[in-house]
Amino acid sequence: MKRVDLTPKEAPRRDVTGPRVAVLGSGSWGTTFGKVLADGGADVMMWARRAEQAHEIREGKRNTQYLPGINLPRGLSATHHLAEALDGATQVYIAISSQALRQNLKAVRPLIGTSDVPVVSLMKGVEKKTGLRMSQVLEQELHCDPDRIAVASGPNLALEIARQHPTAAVISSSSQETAEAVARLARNRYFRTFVNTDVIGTEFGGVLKNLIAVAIGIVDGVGYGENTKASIITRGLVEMTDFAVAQGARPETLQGLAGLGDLIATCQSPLSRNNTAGRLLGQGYSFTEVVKQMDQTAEGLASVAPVLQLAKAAGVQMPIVEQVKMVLDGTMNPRDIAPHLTTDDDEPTEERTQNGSGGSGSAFRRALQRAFDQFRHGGRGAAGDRS
Ligand SMILES: NC(=O)c1ccc[n+]([C@@H]2O[C@H](COP(=O)([O-])OP(=O)(O)OC[C@H]3O[C@@H](n4cnc5c(N)ncnc54)[C@H](O)[C@@H]3O)[C@@H](O)[C@H]2O)c1
Ligand SMILES: O=P(O)(O)OC[C@H](O)CO
Repeated sequence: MKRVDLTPKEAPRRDVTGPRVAVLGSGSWGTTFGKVLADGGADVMMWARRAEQAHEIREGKRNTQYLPGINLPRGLSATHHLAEALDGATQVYIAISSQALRQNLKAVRPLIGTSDVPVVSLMKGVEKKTGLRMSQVLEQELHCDPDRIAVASGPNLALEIARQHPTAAVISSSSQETAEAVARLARNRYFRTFVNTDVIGTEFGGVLKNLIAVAIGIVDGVGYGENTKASIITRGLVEMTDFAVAQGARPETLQGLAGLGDLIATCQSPLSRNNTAGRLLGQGYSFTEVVKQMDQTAEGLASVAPVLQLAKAAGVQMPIVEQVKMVLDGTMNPRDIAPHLTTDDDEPTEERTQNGSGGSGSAFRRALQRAFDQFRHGGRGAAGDRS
């Protein structure tokens, strides 16, 4: 990437010899991921929106607002100048709230131009006004080949990773080469990355588990116990799989780290912001009050409506996510949340645990149709993801 002259410059870090990478966004996940990369040997330059935050990371090796008690490595520095962050970067990672991505990319685009460096989304939301996944927003705004884009996902609660608890994640790109190049840098002794080429499944896994985690939080807030939560997690995974497969994902991706793995972590942990937001709703706070109380990003709150719109268009039923929306809208008492919507005249229904096994399997039929279409079009799906 083109080098730019900027002042003031920080002193060269002579002891860091690894490849230069940029991480845009210095919240809890951006900073943690920067630490992961630096601990793996990379020379990391973070971009922070606020000058004082960049200063604290650069000079104090701390980010007290987002990662209290965590010492950041020497190989990680920060600036609040976007051009300086991107200067010389061989890979670019982005971790800002999903609804702010598009507007920020407008400033990024002229700085990275036509370079072919991989751009990696660390985000787990969909854009509210378009329903697009973050990799799709990247593709649109950076006008770049999807093979250059990767996404990272998995059971990745930032604070645990910042504390160096052993963790696994998936790096996904339509290009195996890009996924591997990113996975090689984004790993260290406590953070292990696997790769796949199912971008749709990997991204939607991260988006959808947030919605189920809000439901679990509601259950916790109301005071229901483990049976309710286990029922919602299990049925939630079926909903996630139905939805993702209907959008073009491979069902097995939802059984992996980016699906089931992340669902377990997010639903179990009080560290999860989505879980926390749900708990407040379950305790009787309104949506507006919850938003006021949250000082970090809970992506699930903004993703509910666009996900339900996509589900409706694809003919997929998502009863748990529907109930989350009703609680958010204030049209359902949190105490009425249940593993599925029931009515008095409901007939007993077969338990369908795998996408396409049992039931009418409309999502499965669409997946087969897509596989057939991909075969006819030489292995590439309509959205450009290779399976
Ligand atoms: N924290 C985690 O454990 C975790 C783990 C995996 C993925 N993620 C995902 O990473 C993304 C970022 O989450 P986070 O945890 O870092 O959130 P956070 O709330 O800790 O930080 C959000 C970051 O986005 C920036 N931001 C917000 N609005 C902005 C705007 N308009 N312009 C520029 N920057 C803006 C903030 O300054 C901050 O740096 C989310 O999509 C989240 O789902 C988070
Ligand atoms: O804190 P949450 O709810 O955004 O979840 C964080 C991560 O996505 C967990 O993998």
